[in-house]
Amino acid sequence: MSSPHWLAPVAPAPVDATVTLPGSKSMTNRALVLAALAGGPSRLVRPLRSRDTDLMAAALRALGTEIAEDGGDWRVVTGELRGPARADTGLAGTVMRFLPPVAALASGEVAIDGDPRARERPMGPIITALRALGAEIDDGGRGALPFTVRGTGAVQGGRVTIDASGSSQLVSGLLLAAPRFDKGVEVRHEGPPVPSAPHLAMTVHMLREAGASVETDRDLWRVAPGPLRGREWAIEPDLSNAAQFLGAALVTGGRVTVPGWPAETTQPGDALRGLLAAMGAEVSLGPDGLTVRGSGGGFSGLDADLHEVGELTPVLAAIAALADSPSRLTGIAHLRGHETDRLAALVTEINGLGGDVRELPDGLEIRPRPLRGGVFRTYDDHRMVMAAAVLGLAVPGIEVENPGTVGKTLPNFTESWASMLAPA
Ligand SMILES: O=C(O)C1=C[C@@H](OP(=O)(O)O)[C@@H](O)[C@H](O)C1
Ligand SMILES: C=C(OP(=O)(O)O)C(=O)O
Repeated sequence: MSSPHWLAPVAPAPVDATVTLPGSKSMTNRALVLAALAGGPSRLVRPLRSRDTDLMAAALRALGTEIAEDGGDWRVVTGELRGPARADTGLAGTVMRFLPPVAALASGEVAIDGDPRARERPMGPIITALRALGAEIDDGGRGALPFTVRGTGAVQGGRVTIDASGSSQLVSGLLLAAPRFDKGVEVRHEGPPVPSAPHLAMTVHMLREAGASVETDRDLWRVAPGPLRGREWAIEPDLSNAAQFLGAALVTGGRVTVPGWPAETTQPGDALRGLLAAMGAEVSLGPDGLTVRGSGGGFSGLDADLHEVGELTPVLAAIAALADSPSRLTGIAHLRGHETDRLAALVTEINGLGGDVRELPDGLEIRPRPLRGGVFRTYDDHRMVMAAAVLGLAVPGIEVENPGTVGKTLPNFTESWASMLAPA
C-alpha cells in the first residue's frame, strides 16, 4: 500500500484548533475480542475504523463471529468459533498477539499470516506459551508468523511462564482469551521488565468490565475460567494519536483542544499531559477536553523514561528535534520490534534532514539542529508519518514517503492535519 509523497505543511501561524479524535485502537481491538468471546451480543460505540481494527474484525468474522455495521457502531454477535479459516494480521501487533489464543479456542485449522515485517515481530514467547497451555500450533519451527493453529474447540489453560520483555501484548493476548480456557490462566513474566504497563492495566480493566475475575501481582496475572458478558463498549478517543496534534500547539506556540479526554483512563496517551508540560506546555483538563498551549517563546527538550508509553516515542522525538535543548528518551529498546526498528528509523530520517540524533542501547539522544527539507521515509510505520508532520510544521520541504501507511490507526490524518492548520 504505497501512495505518492505528501508535502508536510508548514504552520502558517500558531495553531488554534479543536481536534476531534477517532477511537482508541487498543480499546477497539480488545473490545472486539471480548465481544467475540462473550455469551451474548455486544455493541462497540464509536470504534476506531482503521486498518488495524478492520483486520481484527475480518479475522474474527472468518472464525464465525457476526460483526455488523450500525451507524458507525459495530454490533457483535458471538458465533461458534470454527475453522478452517485464514487470518491476516497486517502489521497490527494487537491482531498478531490477541488472535492466536482465540483461534486456539476454535474447532478447525486457522492459518495466520501478516505483512512481511509482521513475520519479524516478536511472537515466539506466545507460541510457546500457548503450546504449554494445550494448543497445537504448526509454525515450522520458526517461532514467528506465519503459522497454523490447529484448534480442537477447547484450550486446557493453567500455569505458564513467559518472557514478555519484547512486548506487553504477549501477555495481553493470553489474558484476553483466558476466561474461555478450561482452567483459566496464571501467567508469570520472567525476564527484563515488561513494557507498556498501562496497556496491561487496560487488558485487566476491560476483562473485569466483561465480568472476568482477574488477580494481579508483580509480573503475575491470574484469570479465572468463566463466562464473559456481552455489553456496550464506549470506545474512548485514541489519546496516543493526540500526540502530534497537541505537539503542534507546543511547536507553533498555539492552542489545541482535544474534546472527550477521559478524566480517568488506562490509555498510555494520558501521559502526554505530564510529558508536554515538562517540555514547557501549559496543559489543562476541563469540561471542553484537554487543552495544550505553547508559549511561542520556544520550549525545552525532554529527559524521560518512556518504557511504559513507548508508542509515544516517534512523535515526542520529532517535537524534541525542534526544541531549544537536548533530549534523552530511554527505556525503549523494545521499539526495535515495533512496526519498524523505530530507534534506527528516527535516527536515519531526522539526521537525513540535518538533525543530530544518536541511538542509545535503550533509547535516543536528540540534539536540536537547524533542519532542512528532504524525503522522509516512513517504513510502513504510521507513527513515522505523524512524526514527519510535526517536523514539517517548522521545516519547509519535508516530503513524506507513503503517507497512506498512517491508515494503520488514523486513516484521515492528512485531512485532519490540514484542518487543524487552516485559519479558524
Ligand atoms: O496492547 C496494546 O494495545 C498495545 C501495547 C503496546 O505494545 P508493546 O508493549 O509491544 O509496545 C503498544 O506499543 C501498542 O501500540 C498497543
Ligand atoms: C506499536 C504500535 O502498534 P502495534 O499495535 O502494531 O504494536 C503503535 O501503534 O505504535
